[in-house]
Amino acid sequence: MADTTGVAVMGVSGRMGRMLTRAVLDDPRTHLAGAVEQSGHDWIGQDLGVAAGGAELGVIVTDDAAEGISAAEAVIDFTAPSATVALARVAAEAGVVHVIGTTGMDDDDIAALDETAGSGVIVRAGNMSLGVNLLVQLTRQVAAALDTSFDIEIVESHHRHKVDAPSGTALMLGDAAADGRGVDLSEVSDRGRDGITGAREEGHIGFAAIRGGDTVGTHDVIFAGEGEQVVLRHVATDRSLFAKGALKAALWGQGRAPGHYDMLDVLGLK
Ligand SMILES: NC(=O)C1=CN([C@@H]2O[C@H](COP(=O)(O)OP(=O)(O)OC[C@H]3O[C@@H](n4cnc5c(N)ncnc54)[C@H](OP(=O)(O)O)[C@@H]3O)[C@@H](O)[C@H]2O)C=CC1
Ligand SMILES: O=C(O)C1=N[C@H](C(=O)O)C[C@H](O)C1
Repeated sequence: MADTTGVAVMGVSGRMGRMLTRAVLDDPRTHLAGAVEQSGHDWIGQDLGVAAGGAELGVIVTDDAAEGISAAEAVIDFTAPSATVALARVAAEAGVVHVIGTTGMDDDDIAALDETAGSGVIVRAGNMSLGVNLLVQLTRQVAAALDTSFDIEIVESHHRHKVDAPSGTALMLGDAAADGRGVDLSEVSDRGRDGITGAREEGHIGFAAIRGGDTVGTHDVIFAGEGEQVVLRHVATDRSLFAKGALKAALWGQGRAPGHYDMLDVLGLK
């Protein structure tokens, strides 16, 4: 046990929380060192394995984040923005690597994480998969190569339960496209078109979100020109992909200097 890295899971009953628990248990380099859920959840105080309908795991679910990560070297957190910002401070104080998959964060949330990263190790990405992070780099390259006669549109599809739009991945791709063009996304972003919008403005980057069924996550970056289109696409077919990426980040973060890292750092794609 002592030779493996202790990983705690935040939001342990969630779609990703369950995937993460499985990934930690299945990986010979890690062991499950804590399980956290939000106050009032009926799993609190129960053994995680039993609460999830299986065999005992010897880890009790707690709503006290400091207690839940006290035996861990990393905590993986796919929850909600306010929970993630609060956990960042607790993890930095405890010297625990904080891997963040949570999306839907606003500028204030990111600024709070940047501040915390002065004293703790944070690895954060709106998508933990190798394929999407490669797509980010390809998007930057294509955007730099094509001029603004090619309209950039980002279309994402997710399951019916997703609460934020555009997805974290779509925003990563939008940032990369803007970066490739040497502009700031916030100045060229078109979100939520509805009604008489007027014609599309040259140089803008558009976003569209589809929600339905059990779609894991599909992202298209469309470069639409006159008479031709370039389309870059990533399709996620299994959510365990994100859990494996997060585990890679948790291991990569061990012994790193304090800072706010992303999956491009982890995957060596920068
Ligand atoms: N970066 C990536 O690669 C990926 C990111 N995501 C992102 O991860 C997040 C979670 O997604 P998903 O698992 O589908 O969502 P779920 O709603 O299934 O899970 C979220 C979990 O977090 C719990 N939670 C909420 N607040 C707190 C808190 N204060 N303390 C502890 N636990 C809390 C929820 O509890 P309760 O049920 O009681 O509300 C729930 O169990 C989303 O932001 C999603 O976009 C998802 C997949 C991949
Ligand atoms: O909520 C999800 O499910 C996903 N969220 C992430 C996002 O917002 O991009 C990553 C992935 O697409 C699945």
